[in-house]
This record gives sequence, structure tokens and C-alpha cells, in this order.
Amino acid sequence: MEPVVELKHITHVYVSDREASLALDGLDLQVYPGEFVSLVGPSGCGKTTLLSIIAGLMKPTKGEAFVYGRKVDGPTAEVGYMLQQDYLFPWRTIFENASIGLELTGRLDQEHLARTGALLEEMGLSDARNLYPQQLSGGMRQRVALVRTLTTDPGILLLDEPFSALDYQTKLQLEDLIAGTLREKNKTAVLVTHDLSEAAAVSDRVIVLGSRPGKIRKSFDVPEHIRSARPLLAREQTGFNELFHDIWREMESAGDKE
Ligand SMILES: Nc1ncnc2c1ncn2[C@@H]1O[C@H](COP(=O)(O)OP(=O)(O)OP(=O)(O)O)[C@@H](O)[C@H]1O
Repeated sequence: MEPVVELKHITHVYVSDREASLALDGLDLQVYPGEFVSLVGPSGCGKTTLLSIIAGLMKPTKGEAFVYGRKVDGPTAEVGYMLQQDYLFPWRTIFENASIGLELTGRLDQEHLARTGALLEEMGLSDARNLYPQQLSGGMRQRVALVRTLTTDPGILLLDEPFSALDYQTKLQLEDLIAGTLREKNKTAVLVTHDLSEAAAVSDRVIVLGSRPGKIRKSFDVPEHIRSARPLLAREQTGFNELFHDIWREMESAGDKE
């Protein structure tokens, strides 16, 4: 099977007036169709840099990134990006916020608008479509951000700590909803998170990065019976705690105990 995301020997150096810092050092990664992969690792190990390179927002200093076999040389509609902050515009209604990607790409037609409505409904937001972001809870706002990302139908979703600003219960509910929705739609996802339990519960594969410079230390395949369960139930499966502790130990030796 061909990977949908492929990173070949990616090295990235940030250069400022005073210094140069090596953020990623010769990193290789393949992500396969429909896979849900999490990246965990100590603060500063290059997770966000990696996502920015896949998204085409940043060119690596060395190495090449491919998406669907094509070399990445800028952002494309095939890759959606969801962040910790929802960046909803306070002056636009929920529907107008959700459909902004369509507007920007000139696809504000009946078919796409109907899809936006259907996605809002799937996310339990039908009643909120004419409200404004400030009238919504954090969890609802992140659901709007997901709808906004999905309206343009990207095959690949990059998720940079989308749950980390939420309270615990909302976070668990949203993990379930988002992971379930992405699997159902057969999307490929790369999630950056500091929460090891979240990584183990939502992913097919958890990749631990080490820092200074950022490199892959180890990749953990999540056993079939855990990954086929919804995230909330995955945490109750036999072997989940062992997997969590194995990832934790790897993180500890990566120099961080988050
Ligand atoms: N614009 C920049 N200029 C200089 N150095 C940077 C820049 N952005 C990131 N870095 C450095 O590159 C390294 C990797 O940063 P990056 O944000 O990718 O790590 P991260 O793993 O996502 O961190 P965190 O978990 O804290 O979000 C860090 O040492 C960081 O200080």
C-alpha cells in the first residue's frame, strides 16, 4: 500500500539573528490511507514543525515531504489543519464560520452548503447554526472548527492538540466524536498531543519523538482490540494500561514525564 503522507530524511533548522537550532534531524515517516497516527514527545521536539511541513506551511531545510505521492510545495485542499485554538470569527454566525473554507475556495454552491448543514447536524450543532461563537462552549466551538475543516473534504487531517484546552469530560466526548467521525469517513489523521492516554485511545499507531534534535524514538502499534473500540471504551480494554506504561517509559527516557 502506498503511503498518503511520506517524509524522507526531513531535517529542519530554525535560523535567527543570533543562533541556529536544529528542530528535526533526518526524520522518516510514512502514514497509510485511513490510519490514525499520534505524535507524542517532550515539549520542543518538533511536533508542530512536522505538521507544518506536511501542511506545506513550511519548507524543510533538507529532505522531502510527499502527500498522495506528490511533493509538498505549499498548502493544498487535500490536507486540513485543526488547532488547539478554534480561530472562529466572532462576527460570523456558526454556519458562516463553518463555510468560510468554501467561500475562500470559491465553492459556496448548493451541494457544499448542504454538506456543511449535514456536517453541523452530525456534530450536534444544527440548533446553533445561526448563533455566534461567543454563545458556544469550548467543546461546541471545536466541533465547529472540525466542520469547517471537513467542508472542503480533505483526505488528511492534521490535528495539533485540538482537545487540550477543554475540560476533561468534554475532551473525552470530543475525542470519541472526532475519532469516530474521521474513521467513519475514512480520513487519514495525524494528531499531536501531550496526553498519552488520548494518543493510545484514539490511534492505530503512537510515535514517540525525542528532542534536541527531534527524531523518532519508537513507534507503538495499538493492538486491534483496543483500536477498534471507541476511545472511551478503548481505555477499559485489556492491555491498555500496559500500552500506556510502555509509551510513558519511552517518554521518560526521552527526557520528559508529561
Ligand atoms: N519560529 C521559530 N524560530 C526558532 N525556533 C523555533 C521556531 N519554532 C520552533 N522553534 C524551535 O524548534 C523546536 C521545535 O519546536 P516545535 O514547536 O515544533 O516543537 P513541539 O514539539 O511542537 O513543542 P510543544 O510540544 O511545546 O508544542 C523547539 O526547540 C523550538 O524552540
